[in-house]
Amino acid sequence: MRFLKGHGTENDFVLLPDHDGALGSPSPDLVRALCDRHAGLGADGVIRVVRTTATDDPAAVAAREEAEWFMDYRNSDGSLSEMCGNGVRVLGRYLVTRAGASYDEPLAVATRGGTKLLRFEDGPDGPVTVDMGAPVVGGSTWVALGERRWEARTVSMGNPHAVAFLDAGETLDGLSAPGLPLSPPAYDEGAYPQGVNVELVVDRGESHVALRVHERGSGETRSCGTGACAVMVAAAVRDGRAPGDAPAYAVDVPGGRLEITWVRDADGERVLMTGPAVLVAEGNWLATR
Ligand SMILES: N[C@@H](CCC[C@H](N)C(=O)O)C(=O)O
Repeated sequence: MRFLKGHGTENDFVLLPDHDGALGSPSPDLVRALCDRHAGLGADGVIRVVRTTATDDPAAVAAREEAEWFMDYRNSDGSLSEMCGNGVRVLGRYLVTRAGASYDEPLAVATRGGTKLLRFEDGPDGPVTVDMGAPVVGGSTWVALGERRWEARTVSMGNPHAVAFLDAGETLDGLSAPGLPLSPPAYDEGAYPQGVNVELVVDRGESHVALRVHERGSGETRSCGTGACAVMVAAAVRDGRAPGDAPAYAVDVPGGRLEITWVRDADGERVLMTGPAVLVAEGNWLATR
């Protein structure tokens, strides 16, 4: 089975090219084996790249008129998610550099969270801007790590996020023992029966924030594109800004930086995220699972 490995701000993925659907949906066992960092390739998630006409996933079927390609995304524990903001840039990089898609016009990619438009800023190898669509800003909730509990803001980017701003004096490094990942945060399970991605945020300056993220289905990762968008929106709301009058925010993640804007124009309200996408390897998966 052919695979590629890539990352966006070090949120890493195994890509399975399955253009005509011959491979079919990877089983949860196969996804866990591919993502295993000791016995497999190691990744935060798996992306099957399939034409919308070659899968019966309802989201792909519904998008056939507007998108040739579907991002079939799974977390490293084998669970499905609606959207992956870093993953869709990496998938776009694959399509324009390895699968003949055009990079001089917007590229539509269908996801379970709606069709996303990708723009390639400086040719096929430059930064990628994704139109992430309109966020849904929800109410107040809470998240906790051990004894520490924060108020948080619910934001949906197609997938669910709970965004908490740390208090003055608290640091991202202080959230775990040195060198260790975040423990799974507690959250309101009644509010998020399917689980939630949790972002913990500090300010770095004017329109500049930094985060650590604990992803549903993958644990702590080095970046989360939808999470960075949710954080930007929550920060803009906190800062008294509305779509269309918010500046671009720099969102630092452990694996790099994403630039995010919340715009409102003739095409409506939406979040634009710009960041890198890198393919690092290609090969054949030999294990039987
Ligand atoms: N890392 C992704 C988000 C992947 C899905 C998430 N874990 C979920 O279950 O919703 C991103 O870059 O957005």
